[in-house]
Amino acid sequence: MAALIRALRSSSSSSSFTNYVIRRSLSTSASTAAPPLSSETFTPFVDTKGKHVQWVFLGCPGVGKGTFASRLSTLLGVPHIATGDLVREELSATGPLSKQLTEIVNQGKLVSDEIIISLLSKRLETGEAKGESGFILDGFPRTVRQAEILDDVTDIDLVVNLKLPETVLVEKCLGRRICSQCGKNFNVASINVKGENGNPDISMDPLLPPPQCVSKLITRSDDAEAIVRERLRVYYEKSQPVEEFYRSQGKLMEFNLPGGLPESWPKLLEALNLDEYEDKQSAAV
Ligand SMILES: Nc1ncnc2c1ncn2[C@@H]1O[C@H](COP(=O)(O)OP(=O)(O)O)[C@@H](O)[C@H]1O
Repeated sequence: MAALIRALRSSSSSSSFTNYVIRRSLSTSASTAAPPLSSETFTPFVDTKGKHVQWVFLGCPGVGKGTFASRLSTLLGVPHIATGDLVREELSATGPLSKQLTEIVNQGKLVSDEIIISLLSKRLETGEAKGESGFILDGFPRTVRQAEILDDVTDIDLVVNLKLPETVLVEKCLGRRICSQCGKNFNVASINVKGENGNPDISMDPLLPPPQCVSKLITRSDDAEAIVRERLRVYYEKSQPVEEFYRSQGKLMEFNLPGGLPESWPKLLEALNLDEYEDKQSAAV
């Protein structure tokens, strides 16, 4: 982990990314060929050298990256690192960086690679001090340049690309609520969208908060409709090419969400070959 942090830092320390210094030899694990995604050969949580998963979650705003990544991180015992959360923590501080970031986020634009990598390195450092190993990244990489930087400093085992139709994404963002105390995400939207072009209908029940959270719900300032649409546009322009980056490496697993959390979670576990693992974990508690 220390090597990954050093390499990430050196990648962002130069003002020009074209001459960043990446020392591959410092990376946390030796380079290996892209793992195939078949369930027979794909060992999902810890490899033979005891290395924990290093996964990335991709997907449009509102698709549920945070929800699924967070659940999997609990199941697999690795940290869920969401760069959007790191940015929001920075927004709630005071100072010039916070002001600059607020403006960018509220326009639905992306923060610079330098700032994101600096926030990510700091987060990895804090985690390392606590003995963390492995990760599930959510919201990073979001540009091909970020993906290249990450690729130069460590090996990603798997990239999960979550998908939902655009109408559902917008409704989900508008219905999203966060408990300002416990930080958990909820959704007040009741979604029923007819499937088009042979795709199945999608229904999602609201994910309502428990009574103790009800009076503490807040809406993200960038979940206003115009900003959501701009975030989607920016995703298609800047982040969708990242899907191709990983697809060409054979690391991308596409996952069309069949509905809300109760329908999607077991299907995702199955796709990840983790269903039996979850059964064993629940039996153990
Ligand atoms: N990897 C990143 N690169 C650039 N900007 C980022 C990155 N991750 C998060 N951000 C900024 O933080 C905001 C919120 O991120 P996130 O919570 O992941 O949003 P979303 O719901 O749009 O996926 C983004 O709109 C962007 O401004």
